[in-house]
Amino acid sequence: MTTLAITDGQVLSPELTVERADVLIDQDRGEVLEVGTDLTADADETLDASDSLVTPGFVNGHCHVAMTLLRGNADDKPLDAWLQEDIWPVEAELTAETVRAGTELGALEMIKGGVTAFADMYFFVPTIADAVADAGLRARLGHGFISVAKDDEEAREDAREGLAVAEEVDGMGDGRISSAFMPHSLTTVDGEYLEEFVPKARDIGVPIHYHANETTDEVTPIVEEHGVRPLAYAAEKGMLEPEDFIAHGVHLDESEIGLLAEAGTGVIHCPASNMKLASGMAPVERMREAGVTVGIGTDGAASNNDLSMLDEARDAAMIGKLAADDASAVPAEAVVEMMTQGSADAIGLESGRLEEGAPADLAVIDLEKPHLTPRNDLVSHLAYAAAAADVRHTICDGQVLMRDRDVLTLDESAVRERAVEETEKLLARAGE
Ligand SMILES: CSC[C@H]1O[C@@H](n2cnc3c(O)ncnc32)[C@H](O)[C@@H]1O
Ligand SMILES: [Zn+2]
Repeated sequence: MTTLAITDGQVLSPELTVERADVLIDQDRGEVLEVGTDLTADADETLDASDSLVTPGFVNGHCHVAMTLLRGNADDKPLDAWLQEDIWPVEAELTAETVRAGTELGALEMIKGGVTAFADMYFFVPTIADAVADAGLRARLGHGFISVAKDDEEAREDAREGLAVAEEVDGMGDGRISSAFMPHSLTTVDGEYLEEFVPKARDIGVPIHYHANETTDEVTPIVEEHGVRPLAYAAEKGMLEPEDFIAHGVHLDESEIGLLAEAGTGVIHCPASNMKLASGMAPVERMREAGVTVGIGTDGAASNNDLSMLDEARDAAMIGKLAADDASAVPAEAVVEMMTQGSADAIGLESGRLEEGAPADLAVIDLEKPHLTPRNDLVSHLAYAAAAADVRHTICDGQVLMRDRDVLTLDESAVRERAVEETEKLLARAGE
């Protein structure tokens, strides 16, 4: 057994209290052995966390990681126009090389921001899985499939790819990679394909993840065509199980919040994307009051425009208060819970808690910063004041991915260079 002690930090417990402690991890098993005092004597190696806050690694519950290459390419439009006029024409020109470059760039950004796990829906998923495995992150990955604007055979082929990919990547990266079946949304995949392929996903034992109730344009057609709210429709199609999780959940009525709570289906709240695309304000306080598992995600970097979970936490608190018209809604404790345990629970990972037996997924945040001074309340600082650039070390599955801001699993300048080259090639292919 090889052990690492993260020493002298202020450690955030699952109950969101903070105490001075060391964290001893088993690097071979990727597990936390103990949180306590004076654990350095038992360790093969140490990592300094003095003047730092040691937290569970952040869990980005919904992302399209390779979209980092499209950051700043198309801004300031609502969802439908943004996808149809700008994003989808460029995505039609993606190759495995483009997606690898975008994934490495996104992985680099997430490691630098203390993210240790994420859920991702995109194309060329085996390539994403390879890149994630090499970067050392944990992820739940799936192929986003769409049936609209395709003939029946093309749609079926896309759905079959979704299933095949879910089987192929599951367990990669020494078990850090898991998968899901990912229909893009309830309006971009026709009901007949959901009816046929969701049971097949159950047969292979993977959860279902999809965009739902993101804009009113995704609600109205379902109500008009099927006479029920989108999540009642999703339940009819067998897509509201405890292991499933939806992205967004902005336009939910009370009956749908009740369905989510009853089913145990998680919701990944994406506040920055919802604000940027003017999609609306998710009822986060109401969902939490009803007992819905709520996590936080960045969505893709083209609608955010970064992959910082610390930015996202602050956004979630701010918009949560506005949505509830109540300054006490979505307090600091709630967002810290959502960006760690909430996201992990929603996407079906054991991460998100720093305690004995938990996966050794950690972020260490440097507190010696003007904007984190004085240290009145470290949970408040995490929710409202800390930034990605404050993260000192990132550890996933017991492996140190970043030490003193030096990312060890990726060559930062090479990744940035390849991202620029691949973006130029992509945009040229797309005629931009
Ligand atoms: C079919 S793979 C995933 C697909 O989703 C697109 N996408 C990015 N952001 C959003 C969003 O906020 N709502 C819906 N779809 C989104 C992405 O560009 C891919 O095409
Ligand atoms: Zn999305």
